[in-house]
Amino acid sequence: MRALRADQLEPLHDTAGTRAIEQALAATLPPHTLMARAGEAVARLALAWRPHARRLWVACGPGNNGGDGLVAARHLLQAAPPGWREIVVTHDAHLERLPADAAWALREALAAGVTVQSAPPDSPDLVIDALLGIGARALGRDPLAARVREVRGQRAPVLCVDLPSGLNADSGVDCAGASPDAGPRQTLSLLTLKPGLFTAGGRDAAGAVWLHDLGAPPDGAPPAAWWGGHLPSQAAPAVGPHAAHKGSHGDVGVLGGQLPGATGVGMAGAAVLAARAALHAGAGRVYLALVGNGPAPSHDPLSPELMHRLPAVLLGADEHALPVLVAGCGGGEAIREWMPQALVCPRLVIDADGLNALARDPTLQRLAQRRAARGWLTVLTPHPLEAARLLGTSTAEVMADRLGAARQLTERFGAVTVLKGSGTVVTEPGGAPWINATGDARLATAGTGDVLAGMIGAALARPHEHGADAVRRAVAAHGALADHWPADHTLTAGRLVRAVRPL
Ligand SMILES: NC(=O)C1=CN([C@@H]2O[C@H](COP(=O)(O)OP(=O)(O)OC[C@H]3O[C@@H](n4cnc5c(N)ncnc54)[C@H](O)[C@@H]3O)[C@@H](O)[C@H]2O)[C@@H](O)CC1
Repeated sequence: MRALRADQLEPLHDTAGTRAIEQALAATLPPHTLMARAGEAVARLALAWRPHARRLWVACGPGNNGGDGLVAARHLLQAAPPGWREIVVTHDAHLERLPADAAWALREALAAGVTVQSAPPDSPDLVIDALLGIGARALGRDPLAARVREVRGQRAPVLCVDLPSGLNADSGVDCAGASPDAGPRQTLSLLTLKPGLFTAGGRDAAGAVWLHDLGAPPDGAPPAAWWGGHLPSQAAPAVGPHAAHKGSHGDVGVLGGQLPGATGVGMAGAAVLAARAALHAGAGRVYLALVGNGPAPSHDPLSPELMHRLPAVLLGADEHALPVLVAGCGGGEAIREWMPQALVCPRLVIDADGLNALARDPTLQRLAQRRAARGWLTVLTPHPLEAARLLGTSTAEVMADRLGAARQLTERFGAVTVLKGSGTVVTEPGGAPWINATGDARLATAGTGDVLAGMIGAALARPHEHGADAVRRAVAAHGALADHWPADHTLTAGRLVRAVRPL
């Protein structure tokens, strides 16, 4: 059993893959072995987390997740002198319909002196959520659904068995919804790690995640997705050869912002943030072109090393064309006219207004779709609404299947997709999705996406860099900035960009 670490890459298995691993493993073992191991591990983690808890509520459901809870209840009862610990077990189940493993767990628990009660205790010190695991369907209005919501709203610490009840293991859609008053959470994922723990509602519902593989071989089935890893090393980055020059670190162009011009709406800051982020992340030379009408600034006083260009000059196609372009951090409608030229850049990151232009214009979409066949790399960085526009669907549908939505965008455009949000998903052609392990709600503020786009640009500009790996590294490093943010400082995009380190 181990706690997960964001810097370690972990395979994720969806419900179908987990069930296949479970069946193959169970066939090699005496009956009930997996449940015995699972319940014992739950009890061990509960005692390690809350050793002094005296009043425990073990909330068991109708399936094998409930069976795990019953085994845990037996171990918890046996782990203390008689009377020292109060274990209240509730069991919301039709006993005649219990699966075989759960029926065995109930018999063993009753034989050991566990009693099943109809109501939970007042003010428990610890709750064990064993109501629903990977067999959960959408919650209705039945008594079990009410029980799930009761557990999920607890102020007491809750240890979730395998999954928080009501959380979809594959998508992270959380039927029960996180309660603002809820106390601390930990989840012991059994056999495999499930994608739903790490994206959409999963991170809020699950809290810290642990894994017990129940003895399954690590390569039991191909993973449905990956989580974590890809963080830049904490060590100072190598300086590179003495003979390096500014061109050795890669050039990045940033096209976007918007000069106020006739509309009176300026968004120059978005492109400036992206350009500064690219500089701080290690790009050698960063060129910035603001679109729209109006007098263009000649330089950025806070980053005088940024080189301002007119869009036509930046995108002027010749043999020295820019190797990496970040397009769409701001730009409004005005970016649209420049997108055909942007779409011939060999490594192109399309963000925000660039994505909106793409969503509205079938001609641009065709140009984007042809890029992969020419060996050019495209990176799309939508938030869920931008992804919905590109897919012609709704934000709710994107959120109902974030991995699937990112995969669809990748298939449609032959692009690496970065679907932002809690548990950012990165998909690439031919590879399993990856879910980022870093970042928190502090990043939900204006301009942080521009910083990310600039960091991705800098990562892609490094020579010999595999495109999708560079993207994942930038995404992980961006989230890690928030993870290490000083508690007494508000995270703003301007401060974030100053904290960006070489990738
Ligand atoms: N069989 C085994 O030996 C093992 C089982 N394990 C545990 O078993 C779990 C999977 O067990 P199950 O397949 O029985 O699934 P669950 O225990 O997650 O739930 C299935 C039961 O819940 C009911 N149900 C689901 N959603 C409902 C809803 N919204 N409203 C009302 N009733 C609902 C179903 O009708 C069924 O009775 C795993 O998550 C894990 O905790 C693991 O410990 C691995 C070993």
